[in-house]
Amino acid sequence: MKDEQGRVRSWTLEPSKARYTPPPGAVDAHCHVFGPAAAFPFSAKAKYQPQDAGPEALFALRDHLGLARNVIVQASCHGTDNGATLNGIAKSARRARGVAVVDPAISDAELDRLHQGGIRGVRFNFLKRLVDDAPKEKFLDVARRIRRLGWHVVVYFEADIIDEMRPFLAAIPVPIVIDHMGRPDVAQGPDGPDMRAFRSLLDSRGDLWTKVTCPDRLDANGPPYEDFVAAVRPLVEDYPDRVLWGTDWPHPNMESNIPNDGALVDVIPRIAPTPELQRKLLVDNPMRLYWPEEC
Ligand SMILES: O=C(O)/C=C(\CC(=O)C(=O)O)C(=O)O
Repeated sequence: MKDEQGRVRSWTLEPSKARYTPPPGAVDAHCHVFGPAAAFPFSAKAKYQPQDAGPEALFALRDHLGLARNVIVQASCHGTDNGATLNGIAKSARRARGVAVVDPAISDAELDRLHQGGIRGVRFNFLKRLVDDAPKEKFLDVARRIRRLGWHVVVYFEADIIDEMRPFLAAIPVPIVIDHMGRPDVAQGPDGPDMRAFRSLLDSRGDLWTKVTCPDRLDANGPPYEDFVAAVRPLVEDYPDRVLWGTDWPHPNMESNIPNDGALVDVIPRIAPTPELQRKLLVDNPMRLYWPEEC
């Protein structure tokens, strides 16, 4: 959905109410804000130009879906200027924290400023359609430098480069969160090659977590996302303490296949079928990573 300036809307303005009620304190651990661009312009290197999706809209969605908190992940369209993400956190009344994208040359003083602003991790994005380069040695240096802050790294890559990623991931000295399970082909099922490869990554270190997110991106058949549920539910059952969930709102680059956020919430009890699994996925796990002082 493009406006007259060619800026794209990739989210629905009328998400349904979910049938599923999340437990009190549930965290949307993967979402973004776009702008508002008048205050927080997009990067000159941005690969997409979205319409504004600011914190007010994010928090209205949070309340509509029965969620309590957000983890705002810096989107590539804002480059390494984390102003929009920090603005979202600042407006959240302590109900949001964030993950930044940083220039590897960032100073320690600037990292401290991000920590004060509620940032608790750094994202390394390896998707060629989103970023021009992903310098592994420089990323490793950043990972070493954020250790003193108690942060983790969030890594985004697709299933075809998982083997290339293994030595890099093994060298990271802080906890790791993999976005969207490294984007497996869920049509292969829970025991297909992509899920097997991803499980071997989870088994390679106990502090590697993942987000069981984005049925809309991963399941070509769309709602009710049967393939996604079949492939992901065993992962949630086998790694219950290392999984996170999020909406991925405002669904960057999904303009031709905009998901209904209420339907995404209704996937939760199908991948986490017991109240205990749901509490870990939505509350205990994200709180340990993002609000450890409250645990
Ligand atoms: O955020 C996501 O889940 C996915 C994205 C966008 C993104 O990561 C970014 O812009 O930084 C994608 O696959 O286009």
